[in-house]
Amino acid sequence: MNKRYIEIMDTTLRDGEQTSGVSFSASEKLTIAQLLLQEVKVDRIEIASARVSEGEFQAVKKITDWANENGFIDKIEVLTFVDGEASINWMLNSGAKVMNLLTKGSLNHLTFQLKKTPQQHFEDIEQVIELAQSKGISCNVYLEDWSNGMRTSREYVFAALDFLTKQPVKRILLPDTLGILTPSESYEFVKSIVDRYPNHHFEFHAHNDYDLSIANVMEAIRAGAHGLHLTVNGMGERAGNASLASTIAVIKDFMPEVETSVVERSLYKISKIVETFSGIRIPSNRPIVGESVFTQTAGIHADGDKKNNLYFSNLMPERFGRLRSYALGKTSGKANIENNLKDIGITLSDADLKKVTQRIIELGDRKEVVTPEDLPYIISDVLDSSAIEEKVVILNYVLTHSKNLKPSATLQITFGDEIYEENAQGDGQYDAFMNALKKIYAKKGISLPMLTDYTVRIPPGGKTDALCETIITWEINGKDVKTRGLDSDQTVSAIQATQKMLNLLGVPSALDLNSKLEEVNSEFQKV
Ligand SMILES: CC(=O)SCCNC(=O)CCNC(=O)[C@H](O)C(C)(C)COP(=O)(O)OP(=O)(O)OC[C@H]1O[C@@H](n2cnc3c(N)ncnc32)[C@H](O)[C@@H]1OP(=O)(O)O
Repeated sequence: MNKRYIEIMDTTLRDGEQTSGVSFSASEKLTIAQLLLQEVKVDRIEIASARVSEGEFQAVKKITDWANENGFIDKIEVLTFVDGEASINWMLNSGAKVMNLLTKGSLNHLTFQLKKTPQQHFEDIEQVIELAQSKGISCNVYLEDWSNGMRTSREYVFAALDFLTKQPVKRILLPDTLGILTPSESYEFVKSIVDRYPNHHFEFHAHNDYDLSIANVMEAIRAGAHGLHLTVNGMGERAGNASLASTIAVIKDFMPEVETSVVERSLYKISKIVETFSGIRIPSNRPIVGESVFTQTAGIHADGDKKNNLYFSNLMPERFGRLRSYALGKTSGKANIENNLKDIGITLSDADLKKVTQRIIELGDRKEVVTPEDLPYIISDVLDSSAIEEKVVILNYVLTHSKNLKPSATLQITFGDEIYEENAQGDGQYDAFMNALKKIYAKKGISLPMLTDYTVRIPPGGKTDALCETIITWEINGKDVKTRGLDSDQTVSAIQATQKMLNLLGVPSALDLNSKLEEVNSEFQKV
C-alpha cells in the first residue's frame, strides 16, 4: 500500500514552553532541539516566539548556529507576529530562516484584539510576507483561533484562506487554539478546507482542554491534514497540546494508511529529558511515557502473562525503549513476586514464597512502596536467612546543621575488614553525607552512580514522628535502579536507601566494582 506521509512539527520549545512555570535555558533548548531532529527525527521544530526576550533570542541563535553547521536550518521555525519589520528583524538577527506568521483565524480575534477589518489585516499580512520573502525568509501562516472561526465566522475563515492560498505561503497552520473541537468537527472542518484547496498543505494543531487532542488529531488525519503539531509529554498552554508519543503510537497502530518519520524507540528518552529540563513531572499513568504504564500490578494479570501472554497488547514497552515490570504491593500475587525473584536469580520453595508474598501484601496495606531492590531484604527478614549479605556497612556518622554555617558530615564506613572515615560539607546534611562518601570511594578511584531522582513520602496526618519513606533513583550504566529507606528521620531514611545502593554495587575494589556494575546492569535490564 502507498502510504500517505504526515509531516510532524514538534513545538515543545515554543508552545510546550508556554506551559505555566516552564522556561528552558539556551543550552537545554539546544539539547532538546538536537535530540528531536537527530534521534526522534521529527520533520521540523518550532523553537520560540519572536520578540519574547533577550534570553530567548540567545537560545534561538545557539540553535541556528548549530543547525547551520549541521544542515538543519530549514527545519527550525519561529513564530512571528503581523508587526511590520519587528519580528522579521528579530528573526534575521537570530539566524532563523522559517517563520510561522501568527494571523487571525476568527473575526472575533481580529475585531476585538487587533481592531482591524479583514481587508486591513490582509494588507498587513501581505506586506510582512513580501518583506520576509525579500530577506530570504520562508513563510508558513497560522490562523489563530481558527476552530472558533469555523464555528462562528466561517465566511471570514474562507476569505482568509482565499487570500493566503494566493500568497507565497508554504504551509497553512490550523490551530484549535482553545482546544474546543470535538472529533467530528475536527474532521468536518479540516475536510472542508482540504477539499476546497487541494493543492495546498494544511497542518492541524490540537490542544487538550477536553482531553480530546489525540482523537481530534486522528480525525484531522482522516480528513486529509498533511501535517501535525505535537509536543513532548503533551506540554503546552493550559491543558497542553497533543502528545508526540501518544500520537505516534496511535498512528502506527490504528492508521496503517499513513506514516511519519518519527523513531518510536527514542520517545521515552526525549520524554525523560524534557521532564528533567522543564521540571514538569510526567504523571505516572501518562500513556507510553508514564512510570507505571508498563507495570502489571494485579496478581491476576501477572499470572495471565505467564499463560500465553493473555494480558499483552500491541503496545509493547520495548517499542519505546522500555521494559515491562511487575509491581510489588497489596495486589501482588505469587506470579508478580516470582517474576521479580527470577530477575534477581532467587528461587524459593512454595512455602517460603507464600510467606514473602504475605509480607509484601502487609507492607502494601500499610501504604509502603516496595521496590524490586527491597526483595532480598524482605526475604532475609521473613525467612531469617542471609539472602543479602551486607558487606558495605555505614558504621557511624555525625551530621551537623546550624544557622549560618554550612552543613557537614563525618562518616565511617566498612567494606569487610577495612574501615574508612571522611568528612565533608554540603548544601544540606544529605549532600554533606554524599560528599564524604564520594571522597571515600574516590580513594578507590571509583565514582558513585548518579542520583537521578529523590522522592520523599510522608503519610498525611501532620504527625512529626511519622515514618518517612525516601526512594532514590540511581543511574547505573544507563539504567534506573531504585532503593528505598524508611525512618522517622528523613535524612536517615535517605542514608538507608544509599546503603542499599552501595550493597548492590558490592565491595569497592576498583576492578571488582566495574564487573559488579556490569552484573547489576544486566540484572536490571531484565526488571
Ligand atoms: C496561539 C498561541 O499560543 S500564540 C503565542 C504567541 N506567543 C506569545 O505570545 C509569546 C509570548 N508573548 C510575549 O512575550 C509578548 O506578549 C510580546 C513580546 C509578543 C508582546 O508584548 P507586548 O508588546 O508587551 O504586548 P502584550 O503582550 O501586552 O499584548 C500583545 C499585543 O500584540 C497584539 N497582537 C495579538 N496578536 C497579534 C498578531 N497576530 N500580530 C501582531 N500583533 C498581535 C495585541 O493586539 C497586543 O497589541 P496592543 O498592545 O497594541 O493592544
